[in-house]
Amino acid sequence: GPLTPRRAAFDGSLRRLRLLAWTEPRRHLAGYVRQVRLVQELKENDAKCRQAMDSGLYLLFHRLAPFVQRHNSGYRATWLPAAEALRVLDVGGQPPERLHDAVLLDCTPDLTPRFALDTASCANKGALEAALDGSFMKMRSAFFLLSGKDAHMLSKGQALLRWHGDHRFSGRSGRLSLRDASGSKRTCPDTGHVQYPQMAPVVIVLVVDGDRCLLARKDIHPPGMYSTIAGFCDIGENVDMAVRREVAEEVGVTVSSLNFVFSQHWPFPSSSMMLACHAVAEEGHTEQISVDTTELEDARWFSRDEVHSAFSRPVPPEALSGWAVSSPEESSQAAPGDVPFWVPPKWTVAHWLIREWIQVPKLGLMSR
Ligand SMILES: NC(=O)C1=CN([C@@H]2O[C@H](COP(=O)(O)OP(=O)(O)OC[C@H]3O[C@@H](n4cnc5c(N)ncnc54)[C@H](OP(=O)(O)O)[C@@H]3O)[C@@H](O)[C@H]2O)C=CC1
Ligand SMILES: [Mg+2]
Repeated sequence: GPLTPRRAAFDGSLRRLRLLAWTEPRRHLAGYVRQVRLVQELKENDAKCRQAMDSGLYLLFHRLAPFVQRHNSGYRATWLPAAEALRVLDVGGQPPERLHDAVLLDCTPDLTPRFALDTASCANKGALEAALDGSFMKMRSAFFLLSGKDAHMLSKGQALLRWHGDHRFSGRSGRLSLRDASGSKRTCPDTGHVQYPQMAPVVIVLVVDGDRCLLARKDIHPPGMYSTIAGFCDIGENVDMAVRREVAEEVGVTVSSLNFVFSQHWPFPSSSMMLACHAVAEEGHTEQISVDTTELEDARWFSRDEVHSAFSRPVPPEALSGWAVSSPEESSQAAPGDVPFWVPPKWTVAHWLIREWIQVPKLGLMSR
């Protein structure tokens, strides 16, 4: 039968989002309105946007790898003033006009516009790193080593820079399209057709059955890590339909009750909007999991106690580097049973879906 959407937990969702630090802390409304209106103006006014670039702050990338610096025991993303970004371009042998290749990200509470700039045109990456006293790190590694707020802005910057790199030509005429100053759209010079940066909607779902939940792993995951079921929405689907289809496709289970929990922008593989839900397995459909082995290596039910103890164990050290792999060949070859079960790291929406279920026992009792 059709799914019964449950009350969306908006208040809870905002609270969790703040915990996740994906969003800036809530500010005085008037200040926030000024901020978003300025960004809107810079998107619409090319001359004003270029002018803003001369006094803005910059996140640098090199071939989509974000620039990071060591900070305490970890790393942090660094916002460079425009003068410093110009110096880097100079070190890389590039003219100052290259600064205008940047894309607009947002503006700070004191109304300083912030941008992301890819220095790919500078061939000598090493010279840039030496001049800046830091390094350009693979996004997958950076994403798990930085603070949540930094990770979100890097994710946004990379997504926007990647989109421009992947959409240089008009789909209508095949001609090179022209970007606006802020990088918020591209226009075909022949047809006037406008393209905007896109995100792919992805559903991600923790399926529960009373006191146990269904988790799965892929062969590219680091050993021992089990995560929630996820999949791209098909065109024309709503969230309920996509959740129901993905769970049926990947593990052969049908779900009958759905609760949207929160969302997250996710930079891999390009730019996804993760729509995170809890769902309840339909009665009589919980015993035989039939795993789609083209997509998953394994899937199984975990008791609340098992999941609880996974949260209290430290993440295995190989785990974070494990997330940095890009192909099954690169990943560790350890058998799934060799490493104790653990859950995805805290910057993932999967982590928060599982944590939420552990912390809110009544979720396991949602009506079928
Ligand atoms: N933040 C988090 O906590 C988590 C995030 N995720 C993310 O969720 C996303 C989806 O999960 P995944 O299981 O891989 O998805 P799916 O179950 O939909 O399967 C992946 C397949 O979908 C196809 N595909 C790739 N891109 C698109 C697209 N834009 N639109 C439609 N189909 C596409 C590809 O097939 P083909 O190659 O045959 O074309 C790909 O192999 C991944 O990007 C993953 O990184 C997943 C788990 C946790
Ligand atoms: Mg999937």
